[in-house]
Amino acid sequence: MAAAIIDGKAIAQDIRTELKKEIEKLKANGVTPGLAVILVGDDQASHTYVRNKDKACAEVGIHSEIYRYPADLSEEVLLQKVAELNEDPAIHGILVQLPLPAHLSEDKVIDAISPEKDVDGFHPVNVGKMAIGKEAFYSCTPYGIIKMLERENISLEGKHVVVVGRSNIVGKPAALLSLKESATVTVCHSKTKDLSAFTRQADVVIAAVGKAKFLKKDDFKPGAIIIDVGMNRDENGKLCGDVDFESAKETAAAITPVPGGVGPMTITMLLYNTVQSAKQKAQQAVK
Ligand SMILES: Nc1nc(=O)c2c([nH]1)NC[C@@H]1CN(c3ccc(C(=O)N[C@@H](CCC(=O)O)C(=O)O)cc3)C=[N+]21
Repeated sequence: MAAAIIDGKAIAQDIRTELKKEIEKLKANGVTPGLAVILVGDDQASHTYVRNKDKACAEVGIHSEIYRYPADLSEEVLLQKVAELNEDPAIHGILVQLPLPAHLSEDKVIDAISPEKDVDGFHPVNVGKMAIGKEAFYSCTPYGIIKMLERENISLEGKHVVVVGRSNIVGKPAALLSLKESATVTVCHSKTKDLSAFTRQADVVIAAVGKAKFLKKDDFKPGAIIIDVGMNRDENGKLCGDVDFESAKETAAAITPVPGGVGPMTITMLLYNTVQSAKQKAQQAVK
């Protein structure tokens, strides 16, 4: 049987509609959620992503500020900007678009963001809280996957989730959040031997490899749920995921497309985290 195609774009839109209502309430109480985005250099894809984030903010009523800097920006000026935004009461979320030019330390910059405004969920304090199952800002892509499955009524409890990829922003947090949902979790990566022996056992595969159409139909168990985090270009320059969608959809139970799957959820969770941050701020003001 052909797979159900999980419509991430529609789920993302539903959540954005809910957020818009919440934001109206916050505004009526005198709080406008604010997001600051810092973009260094002229990477085309980064500029496109940042524009999309800006548009999404406007759509739901989040105040957004974008700071664009040339590629030769000094670390000192960047850290100074972060410090300023940490203190800015109109800003509830700070995002420094990655990757940064090589001369800037991503670790240093992420460490400089106040954990209370780290809506990307990249700061070690937020990662640590997530690892011990506490509330925190969770990395937007894996959190978006969890929310998407929740909306599709797919429970991870007792399921074998195989995560392919171990990056700090997708693979690792996807594994931790799956564990928090009571899945049995396996993490595979570039040094894994006989990868498909693992993916073929999976009830759910989360593919975050970064290689176009890397996983194919035979790498999955029939009836598996396939979550494709990839953002690649195929041989014709067309956007595609890490999974060969056309073949895999023949035997999967459910699969996310690229585009229109995980990507729109990522931006939605950024909006969501920003609203949570503003709500926390509003509550603190009442106390
Ligand atoms: N500090 C930081 N935080 C990030 O969250 C972050 C980042 N840096 N650097 C780059 C990656 C990439 N990323 C995407 C978000 C949405 C789509 C997305 O919406 N994709 C659409 C397609 C967009 C298109 O057509 O190009 C989709 O899948 O349907 C893609 C990629 C966030 N990132």
